[in-house]
Amino acid sequence: MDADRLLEDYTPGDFFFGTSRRAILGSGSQQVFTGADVVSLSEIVPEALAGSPESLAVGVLPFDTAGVPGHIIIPETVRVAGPARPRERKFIGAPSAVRAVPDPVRHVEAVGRAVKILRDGGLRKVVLARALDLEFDFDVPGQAILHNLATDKAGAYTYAAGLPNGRSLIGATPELLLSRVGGQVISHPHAGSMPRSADPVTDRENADILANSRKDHVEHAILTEAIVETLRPFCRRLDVPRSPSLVSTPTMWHLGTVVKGELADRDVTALRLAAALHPTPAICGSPTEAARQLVGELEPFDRGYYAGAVGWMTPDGDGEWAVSIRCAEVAPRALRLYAGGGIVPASDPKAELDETSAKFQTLLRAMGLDL
Ligand SMILES: C=C(O[C@@H]1C=C(C(=O)O)C=C[C@H]1O)C(=O)O
Repeated sequence: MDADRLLEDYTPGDFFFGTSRRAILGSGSQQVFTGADVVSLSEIVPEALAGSPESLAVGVLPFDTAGVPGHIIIPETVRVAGPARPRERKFIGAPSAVRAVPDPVRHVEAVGRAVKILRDGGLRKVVLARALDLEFDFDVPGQAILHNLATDKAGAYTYAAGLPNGRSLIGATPELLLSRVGGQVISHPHAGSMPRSADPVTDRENADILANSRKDHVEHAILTEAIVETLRPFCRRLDVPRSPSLVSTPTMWHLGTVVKGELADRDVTALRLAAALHPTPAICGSPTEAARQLVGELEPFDRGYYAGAVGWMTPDGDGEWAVSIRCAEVAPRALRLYAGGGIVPASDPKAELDETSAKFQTLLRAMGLDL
C-alpha cells in the first residue's frame, strides 16, 4: 500500500504523519490523554500502551501548556503505508477574507522591541511569530491541503492532528525534534533561514548568503548547544557535527545540524525525550523562561499547538516527534497560518518580516494561493 490510500481516507480529526520512509494514519480513539504536565504525560502514555502492544500513541504537544494542554491519543485503528509520491495538486479555492495578526507594521515594531531588549543584555535569542487568518465561504478541504503538502514534499514531515478544540493542525515541517529507534536517537534542529527563489542564480545566492551569515550561525549555535545540553544526560555517546549544513524545503533554506546519540538507558521513550527538549530555542529562545515570557508579551495571540511538537510512539518507546511549524490550525471555514523567526541582537526587523512571509509559503503554496 502507498500513502495515496491513507491520504484519500484522511478525515478531519484523524492523525497523519508522513516522511520519506512511511505514512501513518490513525483514526478514532481508544484512549485520550490530556494534560498540562508534558513530562507526566510522557510517563502515563507508555503504561497505557503496554496494554495494547499493536497500537501507537500519537498526538501533539502545545508551545506552552499554560494556554492549552498536551493531547495524546491511542487511536482505534492505525494504518501504515509507504511514502507519498508526487501527484497532481488538488484544488482548494480562494479565501473570502485575509487578515494578518498582528499587521505587518506591528510585527516589525515587535521585532524592533525584541532586538532592543536583546542588545540590552539578558536574553540571547527569542522567536517571534505572526499569524495569517483566512476565511472561506465554503468548508475548508483539509484533506486536499494535507494531500498537496504530502505529495509535494513540502517538508520532511507532513502532519495532521485532531486538536481538543475540534480543529486540526495541518502542516509540513522540515524539523525533527527527536526520533528514537532502539537505543539510537536523532535530533535535527533548524535555525537560520533564507527564502528559496524560482530563479536558480538568486536561489544559489540566497543559500550562499545563509551559509556565510554570522548572525545565522550565532542563532543556530544557541539552538544546537541547548539540544546537546538536554540530550547529554540521557546519552552515553553523542555525535555533534562541528558546523551546521544547508538544508532546504521547496520554500526555504535553513541551517541544520544532525545530532545523533546512543541512549544510556533504553527505558527513556521518544516522548519523554521530546518533552525534555521542548520548547527548544528554534521556536522559543534562550534562556527558555525569559524568552517564553517575552513571546507572551510581544505576540498578540496564543500559539496553541503551533511551535509545539507532533508525532507518534510505539509501546516500546520508539517514535518520531517533529517541531510543529509551517502549519495552520484548520476550522470548518477558517484557517490560521503561523510563521515565526529567531531574533538575535544582530537581527533586522524588516528582514524578519520577510522571513515570516516566506515561511507562510509552505501552506499558501499547498493551497494554490499567491498572497
Ligand atoms: C519558527 C519557525 O521556524 C523556525 C525558525 C527558524 C529561524 O528562525 O531561522 C528556522 C527554522 C525553524 O526552527 C516557523 O517556521 O514558524
